[in-house]
Amino acid sequence: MNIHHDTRPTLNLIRLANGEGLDLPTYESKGAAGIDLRAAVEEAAPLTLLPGKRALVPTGFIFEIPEGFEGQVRPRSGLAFKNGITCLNSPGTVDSDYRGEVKVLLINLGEEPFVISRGMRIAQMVIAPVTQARVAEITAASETVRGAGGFGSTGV
Ligand SMILES: O=c1ccn([C@H]2C[C@H](O)[C@@H](COP(=O)(O)OP(=O)(O)OP(=O)(O)O)O2)c(=O)[nH]1
Ligand SMILES: [Mg+2]
Repeated sequence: MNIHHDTRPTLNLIRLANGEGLDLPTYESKGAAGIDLRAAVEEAAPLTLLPGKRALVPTGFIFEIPEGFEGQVRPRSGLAFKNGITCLNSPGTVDSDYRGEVKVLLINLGEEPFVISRGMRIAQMVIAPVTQARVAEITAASETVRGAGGFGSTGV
C-alpha cells in the first residue's frame, strides 16, 4: 500500500468583502511557481493606470503565510512585455505575521493607459522559505581574498 503524505505547507486565505465572487487565488498550471493574484477593484469602477503612474491594487484576500516562509509578489511577464505593467517594489515582501489584505503595487512603465478590471490577474505570489539570522554587532570584519572589492571589481 502506498500512503502519500502532502508535505506542502498550508496557505490559509481569508476572503474579504471586496473579494466576494472572485476566483480563489491558485496555481494556474501544475508546475506554476506563483499563485496568480486578481484585482479586487469594483466591477463598476475599473482602475485606469496612466503612463508613469502607480496604484496599490487590492486582491480581496488576507494570506496567512506559514511561519518560516514569505510571499514574494512578482510581476506577470505578459503584462510587463505587452503593456509595461510591473510591480514597483518587486519582489514585494509579504511577511508571515501580516494579517492585512495583500495588495499589489503596480506601475505603468508603458506609453498607453492600462485598464485594470475586476478579476484581472495582475501579479503572482511565490511562497518561499526564509531564514531569519541572529544579528550580532562585532568590531572588525574577517579577512577574505575579495575584501571590500565589489560592483564589478572582478572585471566583466
Ligand atoms: O507588495 C506588497 C508588499 C507588502 N505588502 C504588505 C505585506 C507585508 O508584510 C507588509 C509590509 O511590507 P514591507 O515590510 O515590504 O513594507 P514596509 O515599508 O517595511 O512596511 P512595514 O513598516 O509595515 O513593515 O505590507 C503587500 O501586501 N504587498
Ligand atoms: Mg517592513
